[in-house]
Amino acid sequence: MKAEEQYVSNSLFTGGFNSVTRAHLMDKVIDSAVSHPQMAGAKGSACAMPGCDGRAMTDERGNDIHPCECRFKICRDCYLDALKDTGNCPGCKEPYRVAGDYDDDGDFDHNRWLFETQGTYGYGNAFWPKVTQHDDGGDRGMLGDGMPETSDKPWKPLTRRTPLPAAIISPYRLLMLVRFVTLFFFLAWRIKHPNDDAPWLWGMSVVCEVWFAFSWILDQAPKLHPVNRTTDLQVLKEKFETPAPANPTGRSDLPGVDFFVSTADPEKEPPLVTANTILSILAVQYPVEKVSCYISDDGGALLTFEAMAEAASFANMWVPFCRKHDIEPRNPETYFSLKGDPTKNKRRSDFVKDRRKVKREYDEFKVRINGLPDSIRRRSDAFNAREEMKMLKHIREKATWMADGTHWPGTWAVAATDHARGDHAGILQVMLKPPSSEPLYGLPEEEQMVDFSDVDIRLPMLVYVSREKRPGYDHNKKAGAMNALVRASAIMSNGPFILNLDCDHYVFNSAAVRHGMCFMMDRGGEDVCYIQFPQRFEGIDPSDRYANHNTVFFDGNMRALDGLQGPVYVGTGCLFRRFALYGFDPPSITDYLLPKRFGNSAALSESISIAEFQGRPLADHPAVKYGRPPGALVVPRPPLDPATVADAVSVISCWYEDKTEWGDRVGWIYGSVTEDVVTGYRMHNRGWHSVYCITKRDAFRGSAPINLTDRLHQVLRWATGSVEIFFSRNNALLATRKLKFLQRIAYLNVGIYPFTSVFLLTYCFLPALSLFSGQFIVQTLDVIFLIYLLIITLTIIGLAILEVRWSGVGLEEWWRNEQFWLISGTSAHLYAVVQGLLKVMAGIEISFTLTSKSAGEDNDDIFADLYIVKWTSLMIPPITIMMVNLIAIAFGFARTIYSEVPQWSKLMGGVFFSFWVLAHLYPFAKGLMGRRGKTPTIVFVWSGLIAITLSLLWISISPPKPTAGSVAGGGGFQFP
Ligand SMILES: O=c1ccn([C@@H]2O[C@H](COP(=O)(O)OP(=O)(O)O[C@H]3O[C@H](CO)[C@@H](O)[C@H](O)[C@H]3O)[C@@H](O)[C@H]2O)c(=O)[nH]1
Ligand SMILES: [Mn+2]
Repeated sequence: MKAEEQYVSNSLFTGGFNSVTRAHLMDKVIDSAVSHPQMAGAKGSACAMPGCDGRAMTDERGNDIHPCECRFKICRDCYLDALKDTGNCPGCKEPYRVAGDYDDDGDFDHNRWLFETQGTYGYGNAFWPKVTQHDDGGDRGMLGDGMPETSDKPWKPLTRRTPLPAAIISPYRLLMLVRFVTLFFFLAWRIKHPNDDAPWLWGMSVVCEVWFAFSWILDQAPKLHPVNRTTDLQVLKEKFETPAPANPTGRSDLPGVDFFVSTADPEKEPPLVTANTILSILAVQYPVEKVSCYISDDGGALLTFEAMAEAASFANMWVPFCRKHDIEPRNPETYFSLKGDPTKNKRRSDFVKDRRKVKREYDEFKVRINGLPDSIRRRSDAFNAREEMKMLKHIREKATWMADGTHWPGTWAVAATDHARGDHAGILQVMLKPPSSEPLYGLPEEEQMVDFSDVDIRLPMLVYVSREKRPGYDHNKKAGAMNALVRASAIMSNGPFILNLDCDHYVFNSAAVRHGMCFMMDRGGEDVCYIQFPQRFEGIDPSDRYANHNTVFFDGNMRALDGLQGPVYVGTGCLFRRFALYGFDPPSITDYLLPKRFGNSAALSESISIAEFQGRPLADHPAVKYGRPPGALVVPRPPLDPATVADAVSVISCWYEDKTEWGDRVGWIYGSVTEDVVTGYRMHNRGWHSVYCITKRDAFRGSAPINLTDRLHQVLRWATGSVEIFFSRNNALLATRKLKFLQRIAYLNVGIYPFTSVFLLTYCFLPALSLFSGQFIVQTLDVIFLIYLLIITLTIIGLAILEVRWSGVGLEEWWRNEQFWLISGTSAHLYAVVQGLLKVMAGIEISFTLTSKSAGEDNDDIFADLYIVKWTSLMIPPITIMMVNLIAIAFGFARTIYSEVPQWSKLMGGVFFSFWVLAHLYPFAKGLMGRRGKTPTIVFVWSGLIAITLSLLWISISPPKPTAGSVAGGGGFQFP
């Protein structure tokens, strides 16, 4: 078994559509030397073959592995040669037992392997307690026999849910009601009082106002029940990691967690960023043997592959260092660039020394990562030249070569058939093999750079996955990538929980998963499909010009949804219950193992019930209907064998999903570029609940686009995704009865909000149209109208202030959000509606424009990106709005000055209205001006001030003349 495990971690597995599953044994993965016993290519003790100076294969403690029963020490190369030559062990000359089955170049008979190894797919045993009928006749579900009596100690909850103080929530609800009623009367008044002089203006405005009122209700209604939640990590420890009768050793009884990271393009998503994310995951505070990390590379890039291997190698030092000194955050890039005193709260005397060494190693690691593109290029050029020489002819295909001198099975720098972005085999490499179940301590300082003699140096399993891609197949973007990982991980580690992160979102709070697990393992946890953590961002300019922080959404809307059926899934920083991802309903005795179509992998099907069982909360309270007994998850996992890995390769092939329900009912849902919202929606629609988990220290942090162009494209993608959802069967109007009413409204709002852009654009042109025509949206001023306006304004202010109280979002952030809403609402959202309509009516597909991630280089000016202006047609509508309104103001002035009867009230109204629009577009204008944009900024501000001053001057020097005949309706005071 040891030799097999070694074989697994030293092999690159490939396979797919028109290629058989192969295991390619690699003697080295990257050029730099690696030493961690869990890592591929790590150094062991000397090979016993005469004339060989290689290192024998070793296990995680550095002990020799003997592939033959005669215990002959042999290195990988000689072993491989022996297999190829005779198949006999060079020591005893007897045939190797298992050897021939995973011959390097032969076809891999994984079906036979699957048949022979009765895999258990995950930790612990699938122990199914009997259903017990209780005296009261009531069905207490899966509560097994032999449950420890807990009556001696009071039962402690893992989480608490606290409603908001009545002093805040009651007036908040009251104001909602007041505004709702007022809006109703206001609109009634508007409809009953048309402007007969300009019915077109009046009509346009009333239609827009009706829509705005409607969209306000959709946005406001789900905010009736916001809640707060807290977790208790101490209780989690007590329940799962403390010796007890059911768990005498006190070994962790927590369920396994599989981390998924997605990356798609090493150009736009710097490998250093991704590597840092991986490092932050490998160092999480969770039982090492229960954590597995999968990286999905949709680019199929050798660069990403090698960067990940480098990260695995550096983890060797980084992870034990984090454990030894309680480092936070466990993303080295962020950690080493933290301002402030690093020694704060650090008590160990060797901290400063260790930190200095690790920092040095990190810098070298960075240099290696930065040098990777060059080194791959140079290596490939050299090998290609050699090949050309050998062939004595010009070879057209330029291969990209791996460190061990073989072809990279993924994308080549110069794309070729079978080696292009959308055309390559599935690739899977176990970069760090599964750790041993017992702690493994490091070496003292004399033998290792840093003293880790009292630190557990084990690392979680790390797997690189690049799913197969072929022309003619729809790969379904990120959702497709995630589903490939769901299947591969089901076979390899089967963590009952899955945490997914985008490559640029890293673990900021190393205890985050433990917080999430509190909800999953608590009473009621069996109905929870996922725990969403808020998205928090770094590297955003202090004024957050383009509302990247999105706090109104993350601290307002999401917290409010938490009080209903749960927050929407936002694509990253989310802990899923694997069983819920499989498209099942929340557990109930009768219908949870309905046949579903998962594809033809037996290993995958078998793993499902195990994941379900292991994901259950602890049955230590009568209210836990579907629990599992304590101590069920303390059994170590079986080692990973080549058959299992080969199986995993087969489920990442591009045809695997044919005639299955993947993407339809199972896994991440296809058909929208915002796969996240639909995926969450489907679960809520089945009756699952989700939970919003805001931790005091941010759980995860990511990067957001800070230049205007990238931001607009991001918003465009989100809005397009929403329109796609609106026109699909996932429209919330078609939801099942299991979706709660207010939750349904929230989802309806998600699908509908881009349509507001049509009305918003219209409304933004109204002030200019008024100024040009001299007509207004109302005809005569009416006290009732003014009262309505006043009430609406006051309720807006009141609601805002109360919302600030319960969400913690500052008022200036509100204003920022409002501004950005006008910018995106008149550009990206509008284009999204058009794109969505084109897709529905003409079948034009929508592409996924990846957001470029900043490499976090420490430039002089960290916000340099902010000033990059790349032209995009998205900028046309807001620019037009600005120009037209500015011109209209000037036009209005001229008109007023030269008219016989100056209508200053109309002018003032028009100017006021225009400035309301322009103030919202101000950050946009600033963004367009770039770094040296001070002058236009000043022009913008001053032209506004001058316009106001002039109009005030005009008013003071020319009092209104009698307007006999000039005012329609006779004598009424004109109000714009
Ligand atoms: O074909 C693809 C396209 C994208 N991705 C990954 O998807 C993630 C999100 O892409 P990004 O360009 O960063 O999008 P954002 O707008 O920043 O992401 C938000 O919006 C997306 C939906 O549009 C969600 O998937 C994300 O989780 C959410 O953070 C990244 O890790 C990509 O590597 C893939 O794996 N394969
Ligand atoms: Mn992103």
